[in-house]
Amino acid sequence: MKNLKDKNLFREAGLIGGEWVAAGSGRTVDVVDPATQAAIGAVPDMAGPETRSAIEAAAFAYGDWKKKTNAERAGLLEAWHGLMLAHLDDLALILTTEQGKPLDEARGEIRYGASFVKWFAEEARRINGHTIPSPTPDRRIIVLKEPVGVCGIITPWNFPNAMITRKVAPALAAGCTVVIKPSEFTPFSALALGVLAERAGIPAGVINIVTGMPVEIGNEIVANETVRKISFTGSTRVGSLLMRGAADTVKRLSLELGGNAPLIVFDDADLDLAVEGALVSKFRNGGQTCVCANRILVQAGVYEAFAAKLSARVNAMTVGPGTQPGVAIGPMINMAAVEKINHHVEDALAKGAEIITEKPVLPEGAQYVAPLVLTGATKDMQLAAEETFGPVAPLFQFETEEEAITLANGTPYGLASYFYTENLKRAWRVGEALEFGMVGLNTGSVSMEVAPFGGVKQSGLGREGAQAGIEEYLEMKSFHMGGLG
Ligand SMILES: NC(=O)c1ccc[n+]([C@@H]2O[C@H](COP(=O)([O-])OP(=O)(O)OC[C@H]3O[C@@H](n4cnc5c(N)ncnc54)[C@H](O)[C@@H]3O)[C@@H](O)[C@H]2O)c1
Ligand SMILES: O=C[C@H](O)CS(=O)(=O)O
Repeated sequence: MKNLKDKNLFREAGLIGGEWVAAGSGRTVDVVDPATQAAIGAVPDMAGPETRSAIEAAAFAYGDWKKKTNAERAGLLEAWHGLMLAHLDDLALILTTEQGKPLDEARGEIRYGASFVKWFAEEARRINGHTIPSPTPDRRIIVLKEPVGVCGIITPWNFPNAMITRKVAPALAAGCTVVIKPSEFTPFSALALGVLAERAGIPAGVINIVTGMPVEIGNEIVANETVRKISFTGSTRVGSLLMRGAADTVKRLSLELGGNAPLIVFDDADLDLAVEGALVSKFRNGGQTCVCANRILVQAGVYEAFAAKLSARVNAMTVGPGTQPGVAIGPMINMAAVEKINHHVEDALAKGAEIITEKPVLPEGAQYVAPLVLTGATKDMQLAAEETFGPVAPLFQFETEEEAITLANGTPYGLASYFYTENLKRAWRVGEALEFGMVGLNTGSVSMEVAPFGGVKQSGLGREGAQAGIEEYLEMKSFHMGGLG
């Protein structure tokens, strides 16, 4: 990859037991720049045998890693964190080249990703067990916290750095070792993290990275008895497939799945703040985030004013390659994404919605999509039921608070939700009525390392980040000492 200050960060090999390796079959998978559709490199197309080797390497490394003191593990994570920040520009460039998001956003993702490593380095020092008062005088009971073991980490393309660190940092802090399967669309960000982990002194086999097409790698991670936990971020379809598969060996699971976030704007909202929140929530990463506002519900009294303010801001957005300064919306990840977005828009238009934004000049390249505001959205449209995962902002109109809550909760998903009001009583009523793992009041952003991140209903199981995030990688052991009378 051209223009990297440190060219060694770009690796076209998997990482197993401290060795950078090709696939046994010699097969590779091309990785494409979504801005140009040109290949930027290729990674090994690994399968079952390489995944088994990676699991064995992780199991071997686990023996020593779990015995390190928590402070030693914390120190190694701190060193990894420092290297991520020292190589921020290169990591961001790799990320933008394979994923497409604007370079400024990619830099933000590297900082965000690194924040989990710092946070869990700190949490490693606070893995405290506890004591239980004994029911009899001759016994003492303590509860020990122990690592789960070898973890399979499966991550998506939309945040190729942070979705890995949000899992790997707590896993390593807890004393687990990992086998990472990054998205086949964005493996280079994961491999660069592997290079920096090596440089930080994290021992061979603690982090293994298996690249390639998902099914055979996934099947091995799911079936292999040595893997004691799977942490997955991605679609609900694949998440439920993994959940079914993991049942056979009764693995622990963390699932961060799809969302269908509502963003509700009440008549009593600060409209400028609501527009800012909608822009952040809807258009970050070109609308390709699991927490992005998929349905913007606006109360009748401010509907026209909100639509006008939002569309003025959207009209000012520039679409282009993520490496071009000033670009707000980069290319979509692939043609399937573009087709889904177009299909949602066509379906909405056929059912009575209207585009109120201007048609922007799109650069050459098949994967660019115009950011849009649609008025007249209704719940029978496909974009109301499924994640559009693109820069399309559909505005639904409602009359009453009850109607807004019913609309907002009318989805099998329950990841993020947002609402705007200046009324304190309404703030509590609505905040408590929303059936989502995360609620933002007067903010369009809920993602940060200090707060629990995760969903309810079909948006998943477990929480990442915060103090809760490390518990996902720990088992409790009740240790009873008898005969003390
Ligand atoms: N809740 C969250 O925190 C969160 C965060 C980011 C993305 N997401 C969701 O992820 C989706 C977008 O990401 P995606 O398109 O990469 O999702 P995806 O489910 O297609 O893929 C996610 C990962 O699973 C792998 N995979 C696919 N089939 C597999 C199989 N049979 N066995 C094992 N692994 C398999 C993929 O290669 C990839 O690494 C959206 O639905 C989005 O909402 C959720
Ligand atoms: O795509 C959803 C992610 O979890 C991204 S973020 O954590 O909100 O940045």
